[in-house]
Amino acid sequence: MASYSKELEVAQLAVQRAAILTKKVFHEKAKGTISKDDASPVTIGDFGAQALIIHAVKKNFPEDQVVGEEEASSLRDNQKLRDQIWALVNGTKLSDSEAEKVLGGPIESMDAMLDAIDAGNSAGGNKGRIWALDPIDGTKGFLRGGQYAVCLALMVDGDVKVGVLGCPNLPVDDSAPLTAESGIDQTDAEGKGVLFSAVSGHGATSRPLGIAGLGKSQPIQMKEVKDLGQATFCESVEAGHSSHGDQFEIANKLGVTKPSVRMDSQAKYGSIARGAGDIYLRLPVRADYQEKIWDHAAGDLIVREAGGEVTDTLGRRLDFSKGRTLAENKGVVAAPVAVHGQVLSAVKEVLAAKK
Ligand SMILES: Nc1ncnc2c1ncn2[C@@H]1O[C@H](COP(=O)(O)O)[C@@H](OP(=O)(O)O)[C@H]1O
Ligand SMILES: [Mg+2]
Ligand SMILES: [Mg+2]
Ligand SMILES: [Mg+2]
Repeated sequence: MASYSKELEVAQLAVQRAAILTKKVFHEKAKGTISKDDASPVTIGDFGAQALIIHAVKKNFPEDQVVGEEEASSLRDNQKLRDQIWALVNGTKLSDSEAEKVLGGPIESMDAMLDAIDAGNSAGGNKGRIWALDPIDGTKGFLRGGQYAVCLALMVDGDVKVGVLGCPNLPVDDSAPLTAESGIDQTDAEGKGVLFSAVSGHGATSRPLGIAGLGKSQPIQMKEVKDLGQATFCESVEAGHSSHGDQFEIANKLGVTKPSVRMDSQAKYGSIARGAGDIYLRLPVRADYQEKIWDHAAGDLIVREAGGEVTDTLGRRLDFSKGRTLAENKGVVAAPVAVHGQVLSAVKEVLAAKK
C-alpha cells in the first residue's frame, strides 16, 4: 500500500505554515471579513491560507489539481483587501529553513498569490490526483473566537489517501476530554494547537502544531464505547449547519445523558478520532444542501484510520468522487465501528418519524 510520505510531509508542513497566518489573524480584531454570494463570511485569513497551501502543493506536485473553497475574484477589484492579504502572506514562513524549503519557498508576487488562490478551481471528480482544501473551516467559529481548522486532503481517483487537519485552538493533549467549554471562548490560544494526520491503510496520528519543522507524532485511536449512555457526542455550533433538534432526539434515543459538545469545524472529527469525544452527528437542516468535499475529506479519513466508521444518514460511505460536493450523500454520522450501526439505526428512526 502506497505510503504517500512526500505528500504527507508537504501537506503537514503546508497546513502548519498556513496556521501561523490564521493565528495571526485570529488575534487581530480586524479580520477583513467580507460576505460571499451565499452570505457566508470569508476573511483575509481564509484567502491567505489558501494561497500559501496551494503554492506549496503546486511547487511540489505541478500536475495535481486542487478543489479549494475560496477564489480571488473579489480581491482582484479590492486593492485594500488584496494588499492586506499580501502583507500577511509575504510575512509568513516556518522558522525552520529546511522545512520552508520543502514548501518551495515564498510566493513570488501579489499576482502569483492571486493565481495561487484561483488554482483551487478544479471541478473534482473520480480521476487522477486532486487535493481538497478548506483554508479555514469554521470561519464563523474563527470570527467568534471558537474552534476552527485548516484542512487539506489528497484524493486519488476519488478516494481520500492523505488527510491533514490543523486545529490551532484544540489542546495538544490527546487525552484531554471534551467539555461544554471545548468549543467556545478559545481566545487565549497560546500554547494550544494540534495537527492530525492520516494516510489510507497506515493509521492516524497527532502531533503538536508548531511553527518550525514537524513535531513528534503519536498514533491516535477512537475510544471504545462500552456504554452509549456515557458517550460524548459532538455537533456544530451553528444551528444553520446541522439540525440540533434531530441530533438531540437521536442522542435521547441512544440513552446519551451528557449534553452535546458544540464545536465549529472539522475539529469535531479530530476530537472523536483521538477519543476525546465519541460520536459526531451532522443531520441536514435543508433537504437540498450538498455538503462540500473540503468540509469532510481530511476528517473522514482521520476518523476511519483511527477505528471509526463514517457514513451519511442513509448509511452510505461519503463519496468524494462526485465533484466539489458530496452530491450523493445526506448528512454525516461518525462513530466507532463497534457502535456505528446502533447510532445509525437511531438516526434512521428519528428521520423516519418525521416523514
Ligand atoms: N446549510 C448548511 N448545512 C451544512 N453545512 C453548511 C451549511 N452552510 C454552510 N455549511 C458549511 O459548514 C461549514 C462549517 O461547519 P461547522 O458547522 O461544522 O463548523 C462551513 O465551512 P466554512 O466555515 O469553511 O465555510 C460551510 O461550508
Ligand atoms: Mg466558507
Ligand atoms: Mg468548511
Ligand atoms: Mg472554509
